[in-house]
Amino acid sequence: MKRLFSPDELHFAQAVGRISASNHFLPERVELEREALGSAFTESGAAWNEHISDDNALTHPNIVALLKRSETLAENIRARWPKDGRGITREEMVAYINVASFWLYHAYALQFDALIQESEERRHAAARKQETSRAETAPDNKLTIRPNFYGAFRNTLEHLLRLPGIAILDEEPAPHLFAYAFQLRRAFHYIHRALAGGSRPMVRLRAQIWESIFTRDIGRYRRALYSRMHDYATLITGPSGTGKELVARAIGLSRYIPFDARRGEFADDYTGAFFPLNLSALSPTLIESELFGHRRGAFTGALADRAGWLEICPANGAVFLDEIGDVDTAIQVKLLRTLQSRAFQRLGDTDTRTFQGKIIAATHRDLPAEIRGGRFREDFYYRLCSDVVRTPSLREQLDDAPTELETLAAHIARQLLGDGEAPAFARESVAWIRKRLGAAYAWPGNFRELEQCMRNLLVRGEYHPASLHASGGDTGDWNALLANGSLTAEDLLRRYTRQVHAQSGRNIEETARRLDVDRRTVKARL
Ligand SMILES: Nc1ncnc2c1ncn2[C@@H]1O[C@H](COP(=O)(O)OP(=O)(O)OP(=O)(O)O)[C@@H](O)[C@H]1O
Repeated sequence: MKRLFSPDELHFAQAVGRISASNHFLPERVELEREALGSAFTESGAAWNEHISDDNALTHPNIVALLKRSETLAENIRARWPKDGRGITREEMVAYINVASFWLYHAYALQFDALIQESEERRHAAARKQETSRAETAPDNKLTIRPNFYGAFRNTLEHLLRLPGIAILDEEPAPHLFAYAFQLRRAFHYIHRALAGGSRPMVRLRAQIWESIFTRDIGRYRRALYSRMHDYATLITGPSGTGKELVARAIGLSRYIPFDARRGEFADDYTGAFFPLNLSALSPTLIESELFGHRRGAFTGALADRAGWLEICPANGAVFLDEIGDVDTAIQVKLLRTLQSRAFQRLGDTDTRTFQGKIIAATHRDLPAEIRGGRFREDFYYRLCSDVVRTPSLREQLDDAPTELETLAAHIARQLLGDGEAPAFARESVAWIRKRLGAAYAWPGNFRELEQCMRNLLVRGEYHPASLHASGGDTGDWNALLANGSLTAEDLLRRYTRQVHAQSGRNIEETARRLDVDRRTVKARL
């Protein structure tokens, strides 16, 4: 019998399948594109940077070429498809499904992008309006789509995949594939847009984020794991100012959200389903109240019943516990229980409630060392660390690729000044940094410090780092720093607090006592 695919076509379709199954943020992805396109592949730039440095990856020549070939091939195979569906091998069937879904996904990508944009705009508008306190129950937070969007998607899907012998639409119905396509698009958007930098450590970070969302095996994820990922807490570690919150957002905003075809809406507007809480900025009672909620009268100031984030967060949402390494062990115990049984109570209440979402936690602390020092519970750590993502320091990035300074400065300059003025200011800033701080400067405050440095340069034309030595940390020569008058009063207080903290066995209470301030002030200065 005549085969459905020519050898060349089969090779192309299988390579496209490998592209879809790959981690899109790893260099291998580009190698797979090369394999699929052969001589039609366009070389441009560093392999691992190609897609992520492109403002709109959909117009990249390799993607355009892949899409054109996929569309033509899918239509040709469809035309050749036997009426009774007999005689097609499993290999051919899988190859056809791969090439057809690759084309389908990209054909609707721009409409999904528009939906992301709309949702973002709605969130900003709502945030402006609602600067006040939050609602007591989850707000009606659905994401409705334009009526003909899903219909058109489903029709194309049916046209391509409802063929004799193919059962994928029975196993994975159209609303699920629609929800999955939207999730893919969001993951691209938030991983690609939010995080600047193309050094190998940053490439690894993006690939790790992708894996946190879709796991190592995206096919298995799409078939089975998509509805179970809330059981996997994610722990983000890395030095201060390295974008841990951006990573948490990318993971939290890229969760799978079921689509209800009858109502034409997603179960949640994902932008309203991410709940960040900075644990180092709040007292233990406030942390508990924010997380678990409280009953009226549970503590002074609890004037009315209130739901906490764990209660409000929907199944497809995420609660982000920033600075988890700073939280009291009593709260660690409560959180551990919530993670294990998903049950918790509001403060002062006996009713048991259920947490349905995902926990993402972050810390700049070395948690194993905190465990050894008795400040962090081991059982809690093991519950948190099923998925660990590490953000690289700015120094690590610059050591890998010194020209990253230009890339990151350009990113910050665009944020500070818009496109027009940005290139010139980025060049000025890089020149100033190289001359005055030196290429080996440690950047102890990481990306945040680079941002700060450029803001200072923009306003004052100069920047005085808090630590004027290349090694970072607090080992600098106090006398020299004091003598040349380069520390601000705030720098001085912070450095002194850190010194006393180190001398007090890193005990916050003891530091507060010696400095005669309260523990929150100590935490803030640390
Ligand atoms: N790779 C990056 N690309 C773009 N912006 C970044 C990047 N890394 C950090 N930033 C920016 O740096 C600042 C600090 O980032 P963020 O608050 O996420 O850091 P963090 O690691 O959570 O710090 P901390 O441990 O102090 O909470 C933010 O303004 C963030 O937007």
